Amino acid sequence: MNILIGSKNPAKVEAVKAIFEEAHVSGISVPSDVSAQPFTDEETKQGAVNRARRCAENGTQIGIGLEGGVMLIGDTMYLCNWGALALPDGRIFTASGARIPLPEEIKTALEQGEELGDVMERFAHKKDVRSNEGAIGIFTKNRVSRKAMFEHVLILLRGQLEFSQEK
Ligand SMILES: O=P(O)(O)OP(=O)(O)OP(=O)(O)OC[C@H]1O[C@@H](n2cnc3c(O)ncnc32)[C@H](O)[C@@H]1O
Ligand SMILES: [Mg+2]
Repeated sequence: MNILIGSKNPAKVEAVKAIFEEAHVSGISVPSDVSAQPFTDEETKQGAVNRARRCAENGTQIGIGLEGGVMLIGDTMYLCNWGALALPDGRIFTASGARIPLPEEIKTALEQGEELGDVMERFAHKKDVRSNEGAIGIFTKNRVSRKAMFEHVLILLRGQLEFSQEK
């Protein structure tokens, strides 16, 4: 089985390798065609779908897109993450990840136009949080890493694919 994942971020590529352990997995940079910092569920999901479709058009058996964003429930800003699995015949499966609220100061920085990845580096005094534990890792004391959160999204995608193949 060949899989293309539309990112070179190790937190994403390693999650795909963990859930599709028997597959040959490669990461390629593809545009998400949404903003660098998505602000709604719709936009975050669309970014995942766009990345997955781009990959599926590249001569692979399975294309995967994983996208991170934020969304508001009332005044509270939540982390949100979406995954999409696209097949070359056009079929698509989607799933979202766990969400937790973000501190007010992170929300303010994002509303001023900063990207979460950059804000987290400053907040945690660490480089490249986005490729490692992620915001979800920082705010859960590493009980859930960004890779583990994406692994759960990928299990949801793989399960739906397998269910569809049974029918
Ligand atoms: O190379 P790509 O695949 O684009 O990986 P990325 O880290 O930029 O991830 P996304 O584009 O999916 O995320 C959109 C934005 O949200 C940031 N982001 C999302 N989740 C994050 C997390 O858990 N920790 C840190 N930054 C995160 C990310 O840095 C971007 O600014
Ligand atoms: Mg990005």
